[in-house]
Amino acid sequence: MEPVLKIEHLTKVYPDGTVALSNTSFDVHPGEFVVVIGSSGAGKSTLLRCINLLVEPTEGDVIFKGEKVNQSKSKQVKHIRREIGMVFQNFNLIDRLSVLNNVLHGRLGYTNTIKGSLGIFNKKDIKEAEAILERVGLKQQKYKRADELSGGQMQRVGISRALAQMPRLILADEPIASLDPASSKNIMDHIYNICQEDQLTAIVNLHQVDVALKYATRIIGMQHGQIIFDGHPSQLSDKVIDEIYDTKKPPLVNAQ
Ligand SMILES: Nc1ncnc2c1ncn2[C@@H]1O[C@H](COP(=O)(O)OP(=O)(O)OP(=O)(O)O)[C@@H](O)[C@H]1O
Repeated sequence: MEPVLKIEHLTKVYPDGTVALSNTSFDVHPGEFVVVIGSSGAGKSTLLRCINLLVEPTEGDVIFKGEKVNQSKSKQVKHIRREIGMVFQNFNLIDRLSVLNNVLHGRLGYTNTIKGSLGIFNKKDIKEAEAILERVGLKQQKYKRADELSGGQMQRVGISRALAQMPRLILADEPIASLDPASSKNIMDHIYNICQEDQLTAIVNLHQVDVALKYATRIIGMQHGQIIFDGHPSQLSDKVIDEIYDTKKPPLVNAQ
């Protein structure tokens, strides 16, 4: 099967000289649930941000469905980006907008720019957004302002907005870092189950090794901008964990 995503010799050097990613290469195949682990500053966020061009790589290529994302013209970038849904640690919702309108923002890549900026969406988009909210158990909250929700509910809106894009690939950057253990489990269950049901591919950055082991079909371990482990969760030995975190005590949360 052709990879859905190819990362080739990706390097990111920030303007201050920080080398966040160094000559990183790997392929992701359809249906994989890849969890990227590594200590703070390892380059996990930079990697995801390079994939959807929130950050411009210094060298190397990101190839999504056979197209070089980083060398595409702006119109193609819009088309590529709408198939890559992003879930953020701090949710990135628009507080003053309703839950439904936040989800509809996921349709902007498919909407005429003027209508989108005025918040005018067609009936089909609204029905689709409502169906997604029902899936994550938020249909009753659709007219609430986003800032009236709990953290776990906000993240379910973040997931719904990503799904409204009709993505092929979900990128989640520490989606549970701001949540309590019960909400964390709920959010990881939603992301994992939706990816299974819709046959989506996912790359999820996590700090918690036990959560990674529970959900991942493949784990990538990063250190200092480089991949130092790439394999099945069963291959992630204590020794490898020590190497990735440069410690004998990896961070844990309770993820029954
Ligand atoms: N805009 C920026 N300018 C300069 N350096 C940056 C910038 N963003 C990130 N960095 C640096 O790049 C390196 C990798 O950061 P990144 O956020 O990708 O790591 P991370 O593994 O996601 O860390 P965390 O788990 O803390 O989010 C770090 O040294 C960080 O300080």
